[in-house]
Amino acid sequence: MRLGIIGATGWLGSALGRAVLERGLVAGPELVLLNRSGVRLDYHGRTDVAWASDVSDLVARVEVVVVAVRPEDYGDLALHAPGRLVLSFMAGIPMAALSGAGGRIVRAMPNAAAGHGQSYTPWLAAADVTQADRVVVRAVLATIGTQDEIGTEAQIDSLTALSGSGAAYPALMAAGMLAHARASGLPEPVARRAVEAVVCQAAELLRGRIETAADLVETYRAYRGTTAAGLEVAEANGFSGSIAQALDAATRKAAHMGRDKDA
Ligand SMILES: NC(=O)C1=CN([C@@H]2O[C@H](COP(=O)(O)OP(=O)(O)OC[C@H]3O[C@@H](n4cnc5c(N)ncnc54)[C@H](OP(=O)(O)O)[C@@H]3O)[C@@H](O)[C@H]2O)C=CC1
Ligand SMILES: O=C(O)[C@@H]1CCC=N1
Repeated sequence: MRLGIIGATGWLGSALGRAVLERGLVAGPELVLLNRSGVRLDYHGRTDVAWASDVSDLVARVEVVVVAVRPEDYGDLALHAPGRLVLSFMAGIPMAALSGAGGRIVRAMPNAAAGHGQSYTPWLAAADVTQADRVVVRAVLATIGTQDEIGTEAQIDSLTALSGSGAAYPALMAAGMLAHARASGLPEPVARRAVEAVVCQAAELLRGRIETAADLVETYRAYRGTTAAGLEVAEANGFSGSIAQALDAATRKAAHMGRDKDA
C-alpha cells in the first residue's frame, strides 16, 4: 500500500508513521511523508522512507492520504486528492469541508495512546467509500490500536470530546492527587508511586468491564469507610457534573470549530 502522511512528524502523524512501518503494513519506500519543517534524515530509525516536496507531490505518489495537521492549518494545504482515499484525523473539520478535497473521505478520531499502539479510533465514512476502502482503513488504524466504524458526524464530535481527549482527564486527576500528596508532606517518590497506583494500576480493575464502573463506586460507598467519605465530598463539589460539563463543552467545540471561525 502506498500511504502518504501530511503532518508526518507531529504527535499523531509520527505515531502512525512509526506504527505502519513497525507492523510492516507499509514498506519504507511506499510511505510518503510531508511536514512543515522539512525532511528528517532518520525517521523512526529508517532512512528508506520517501519525502514529498509538497501536497500535490504527495497526492500523486500514493493511494491513501492521511491528513494529520492541526485543523487551523488544513485550509493552507489546499488539498486536492481526487480518486484517493483520504483519512482525516482532524478534529472539527466536517465531512462537508473535507469533501472539497475531492477524494473518498473518512474521518477518524484517534487519541494520544496511538503513540503506544493503544488508541481507540472511531471513524466515519462518506457515502462513496467502498468496502475495499473500509478494509484499508481498518488495517491502517489497527496499527495504532482498536477501531470502530460509526454512523454520524455528531457521534464523531462526541467521541472527539471523549476518547479523543486521551489521557487528559486522568492526567488532570493525577495532577490534583499529586499536588495534594505533596502538600500532605508525603515523600516525593512515595507520592508518585501512590498516584500512579491509582490512575494507572487500580483502574485496571475496570478493563473489559467498564460498564461496571458505577457499581464499583457504589461498592465503595456501601463500605461506608474513608473512600465513601471522600466520594461524598467529591460529588457534593460537582465531580460527575464537572465531567459532564467538560465533555459537553468539548463536544460543542468539536461541532463548531470547523464551521464557525470564532469557535
Ligand atoms: N494530539 C492528539 O491527541 C489528537 C489530535 N487529533 C487531531 O490530529 C491532528 C494532528 O494533531 P497533532 O498530531 O497533535 O498535531 P501536531 O501539531 O503535533 O502536528 C502537526 C503536524 O502537521 C505538520 N504541518 C503543519 N502545517 C503543515 C503544512 N502546511 N504542510 C505539511 N505539514 C504541516 C507539522 O509539521 P512540523 O512537524 O514540521 O511542524 C506537524 O508534523 C489535529 O488536526 C488534531 O485535531 C485528533 C485526536 C487526538
Ligand atoms: O484537543 C484537541 O484538540 C485534540 C483533537 C481531538 C482531541 N484532542
